[in-house]
Amino acid sequence: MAMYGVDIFSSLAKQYGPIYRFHLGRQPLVIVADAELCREVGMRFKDFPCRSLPSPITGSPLLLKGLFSSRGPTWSAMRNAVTSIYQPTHVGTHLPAMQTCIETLTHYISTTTDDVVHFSNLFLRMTNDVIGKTAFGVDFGLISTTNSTASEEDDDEDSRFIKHIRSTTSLKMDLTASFSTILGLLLPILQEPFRHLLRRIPGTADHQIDIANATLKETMEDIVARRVREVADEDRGPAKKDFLSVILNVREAKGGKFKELITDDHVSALTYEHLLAGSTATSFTLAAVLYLVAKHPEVEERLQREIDGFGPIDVVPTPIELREGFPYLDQVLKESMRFYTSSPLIAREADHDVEIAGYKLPKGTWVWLGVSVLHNDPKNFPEPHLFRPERFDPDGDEERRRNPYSYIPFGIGPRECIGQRFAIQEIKLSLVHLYQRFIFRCSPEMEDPPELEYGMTHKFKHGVKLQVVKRGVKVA
Ligand code: HEM
Repeated sequence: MAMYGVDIFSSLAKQYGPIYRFHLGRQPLVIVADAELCREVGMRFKDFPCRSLPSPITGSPLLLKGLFSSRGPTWSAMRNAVTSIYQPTHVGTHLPAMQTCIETLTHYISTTTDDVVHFSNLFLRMTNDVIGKTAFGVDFGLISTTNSTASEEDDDEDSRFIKHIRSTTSLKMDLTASFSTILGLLLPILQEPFRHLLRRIPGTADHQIDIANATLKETMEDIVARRVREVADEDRGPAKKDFLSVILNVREAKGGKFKELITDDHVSALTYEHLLAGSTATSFTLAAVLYLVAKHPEVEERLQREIDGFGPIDVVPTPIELREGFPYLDQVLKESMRFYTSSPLIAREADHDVEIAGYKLPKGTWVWLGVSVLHNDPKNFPEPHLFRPERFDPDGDEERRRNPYSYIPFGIGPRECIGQRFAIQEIKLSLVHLYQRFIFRCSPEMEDPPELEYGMTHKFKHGVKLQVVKRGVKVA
């Protein structure tokens, strides 16, 4: 797999062992590449280093990270409130909205005249639509307005929205990133003055991000304003329980204690960041599964047998059936997230002086967990370069022998992903629906293996482009 950021960490890990310390400018940084050490850091550290990533809405560090941070007075209230809406019982209530979006996507695939379907693009639209409906009560309609698989180049409102998501997640850790972002990593004090200067200079990444931010800020502000009005109206009726309502309720709760801390700008920024968190990794994972299964006929055959055995194609699985009724699909999904890990690096920051593996880390040290290094460690995943879903068979030796902390696609500890149940439900629902109706083949346009690009998360540099073959309608 071509993973340049991760390759560097893998070779550092090989050379220096499971813990490697150095300085990035004046910033102490430690890279950890061992399951037990990752568990220790993940469980003990609550903070993220977030200085270098400006929020598109406020220009300040990403707020989701900041607001959930143990240093902010709102941490427990905010994260606990948001976590409550992603519990299994509540996640199940989102299934109909997810189903509507996957049906719209299926309609598009069935009727398109294009020979090749750009699935990375389509899934990004679909996952944004799902978050819009379930977290903000808004229908972005990104899937229903898709008119071409090549729409990346279109400049309509919708694709600008999608382009923004793409450009934000492409804040690269190389020299093509916005200069002020790179500077923020090395000399945080100079970041803001430079950003102010660069955003006025056409052609710079800072300038382009600035233009896109203006449109996006407006969209997010509209969503928040509408929801604020609806939440006020709900005083007279049953309260909605979606992400935005929960945030607004925390702000209003307890005699308005949080009102000054959580400004409208903060809410808009949180809204946008939630959109990013909920859409990019999910769409990347969906595209990864389609590609990997298309490349492995024996996996495709077994998966289709399991899905066909579920029943007639017009019966939508319930949340419980999705959780318990597709054991092989579970294995395929886990192996796909190991093979193509969406977040190959998880970042933490020491909020006090700590000792890890005998090393004293001063307060403020950044600690990066090398997740992809763990996921490719032959000790826990023999022949890691092979796509082999059976390695996750709960009755298999490999699964039983494995260190449980060697596989952490959703992170670990008090800051692990809050949306993992939601994501797994959405992904499994989509895959059952798609494999009931289609098989997928790699198009000649697609490189093999696909090139990965590492920004805030992994993405397929040129997208996953597949040919779609309709299956005969089966009567079970
Ligand atoms: C396959 C899909 C997904 C993957 C692989 C994924 C992965 C991750 C990872 C690795 C983290 C960082 C965890 C850590 O630092 O330990 C994270 C954080 C987060 N994820 Fe996800 N995620 C996915 C889907 C979602 C969805 C659908 C949502 C929302 C509906 C979501 C919301 C969040 C939020 C809000 C955070 C920040 C938590 C915090 O700062 O405390 N994610 N995710």
